[in-house]
Amino acid sequence: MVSTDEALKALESIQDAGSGRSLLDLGWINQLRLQQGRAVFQLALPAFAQGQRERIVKEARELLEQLDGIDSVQIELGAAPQTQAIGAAGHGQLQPPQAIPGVARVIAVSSGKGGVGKSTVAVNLACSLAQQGLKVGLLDADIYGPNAPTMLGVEGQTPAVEGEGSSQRLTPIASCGLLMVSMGLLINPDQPVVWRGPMLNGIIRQFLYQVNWGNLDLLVVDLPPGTGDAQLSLAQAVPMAGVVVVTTPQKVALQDARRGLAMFRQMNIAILGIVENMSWFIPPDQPERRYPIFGSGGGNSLAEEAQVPLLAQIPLELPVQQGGDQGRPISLAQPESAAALAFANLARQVWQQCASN
Ligand SMILES: Nc1ncnc2c1ncn2[C@@H]1O[C@H](COP(=O)(O)OP(=O)(O)OP(=O)(O)O)[C@@H](O)[C@H]1O
Repeated sequence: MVSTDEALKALESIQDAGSGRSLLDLGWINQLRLQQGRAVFQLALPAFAQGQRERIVKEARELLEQLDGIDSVQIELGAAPQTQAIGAAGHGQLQPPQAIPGVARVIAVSSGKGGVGKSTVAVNLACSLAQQGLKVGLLDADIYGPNAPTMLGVEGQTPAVEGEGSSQRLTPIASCGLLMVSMGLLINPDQPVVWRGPMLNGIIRQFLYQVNWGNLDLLVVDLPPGTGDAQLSLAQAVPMAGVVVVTTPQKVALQDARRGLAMFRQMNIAILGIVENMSWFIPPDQPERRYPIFGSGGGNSLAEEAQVPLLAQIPLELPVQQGGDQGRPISLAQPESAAALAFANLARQVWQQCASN
């Protein structure tokens, strides 16, 4: 018959997917005891790790049931009261949107389609707002392509966790004049993308409320592309000052953007306006030339049709992409470039609208 110490040792290999640390070291597995062929322990996951519960339970069962004398495993839930309240709403029971203490306004950046430059817009918008003197946070909730850590040069950094057990809170990472938290800093990059959707729905609220954002004028949320559960979860969780919809001038992108606009309208979320990205190509050696390689006029006609402002047309410029890849957004790296000036103008309009609401 195995001893309690041996059973604990068996559980040592279960790790938090984000930090790679053992759950025993993190104090998430507690009070293991053996009772007549049954192993019982308490699993107390912090809010941001709730999405890992299923995998952890499975691993723990498999590890313990292999041991001599253990026929069954009973797992007691050690969830935080706050986590339970928030989690309950995450599973379909609506509760009224709840402001984030210290965060004055939340806006989202959304796109109907992937690859149109939504994250580039979210990151540069956030940087420009910060450059204009505002306290800004960026929540990268794009679980399918969490690019903000790369774009802000903080790839590989893990947000510190403060507090114990149920009151654990993430400390956002400071970079480029703003505070940021990204799914990309917490998920295992090797994890199959199909597992991430269900994870996101359960934890988006925790990302909003269980991060030490401090006092922010504005929290910018980079949503996953499309019209899925993430948008719904966010809209139901927090009162939103509005959403910026990013598109390219291409017909296919515009069609998807139209669907996104309709969804936000249905959810009664204010549409701050449309950003047309990659409006024209500016060759590096001919900064005065404009080549509308994805067509032209699309953003404008969509804005007219939806009766919302066309907030910006961002040129396709090599330095935008280079800034993203090198962790120094163009708004900071080349503030006088055409794209950076367009982002700065976008930031002014967004703030004007938010501040007047
Ligand atoms: N205006 C631009 N000029 C040059 N490159 C750009 C521009 N906008 C975006 N890019 C580049 O296009 C690529 C896709 O951009 P980004 O990751 O922002 O798109 P996305 O819509 O967030 O994609 P996904 O939703 O799939 O994550 C990146 O390499 C980015 O650097």
